[in-house]
Amino acid sequence: MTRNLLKAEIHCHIEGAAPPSVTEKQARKYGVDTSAFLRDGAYQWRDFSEFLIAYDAVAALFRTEEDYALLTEAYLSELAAINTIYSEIIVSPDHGDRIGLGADAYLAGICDGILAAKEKTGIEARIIVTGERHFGPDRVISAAEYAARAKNPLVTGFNMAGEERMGRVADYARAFYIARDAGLGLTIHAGEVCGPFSVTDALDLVKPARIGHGVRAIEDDALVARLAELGTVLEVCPGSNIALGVFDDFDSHPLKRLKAGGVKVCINSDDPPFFDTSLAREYEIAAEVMGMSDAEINEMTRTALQAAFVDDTTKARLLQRFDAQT
Ligand SMILES: Nc1ncnc2[nH]cnc12
Ligand SMILES: [Zn+2]
Repeated sequence: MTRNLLKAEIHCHIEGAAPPSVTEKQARKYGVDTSAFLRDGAYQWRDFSEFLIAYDAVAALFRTEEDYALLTEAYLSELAAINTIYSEIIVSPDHGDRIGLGADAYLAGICDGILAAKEKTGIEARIIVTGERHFGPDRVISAAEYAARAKNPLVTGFNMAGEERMGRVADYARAFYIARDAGLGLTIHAGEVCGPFSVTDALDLVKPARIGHGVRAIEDDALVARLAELGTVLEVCPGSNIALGVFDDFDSHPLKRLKAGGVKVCINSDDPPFFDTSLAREYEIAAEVMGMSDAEINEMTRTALQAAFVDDTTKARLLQRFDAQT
């Protein structure tokens, strides 16, 4: 039973956290037919490509600063209610531009949601700006430039999500150099849909502190050893991996094997309602399905806090609070 454990999450896409009921409400508000991607209260997709299409369709229904403020506040409040003390949400200002809201208003709405949730629940949260790989290197570089010049104290990291099979990391590397120069923490989706080469590319070219997923590194023992040696943190999202067919079931999921191999891992929900999950469920799966002890789960939460893209004072405060209760 993980209900009472303190929790942290460092990998969740904000639009991917939109509950179907909220998306339906947004669709009614804007007069949009959702039948292609939302039926019977559930998001509809059959594979990774269709998932990305459904994701973008859902995202297109959040159109105002207030839409984003409410979505963010609701998600963070849900996390706080299950004893989550820290959250990083992945956002795409480029998406704000695409829907005509504008990147600044998009980000302002998300910041409002973070501040409102913090005031009501005490949850600490930060923002990771992401580039979407399937929109090409120029857009990813623009996202990094935007994150760098935003100088927003809540924006503390840079990521690249989207279609991992498009291009190679080298095509996008410049975006990460821009983000690193601006003092942002780096993480990148790799080793989710593509195999170990994708993780190797990320380590060689981006040198990120963290990798989103990275789970297919398990196919290469030397790469597992390299991740352990470097101390690179894998933001593992087991429910997402099973839903997307990266692994057949939780028994064959490599979370425990990566951890046993010395790799730093933590658990996350990615896009919870798309994958019929939640952060609470991911913790329960670790305990009840994968058989991990409270001590092992707490170790992963501590890893997430230690790897957080947050200032030293806040991190020390979070760790102190966490250690006092474990
Ligand atoms: N799991 C995932 N992989 C890549 N891009 C994403 N965008 C939202 N969720 C994603
Ligand atoms: Zn993700």
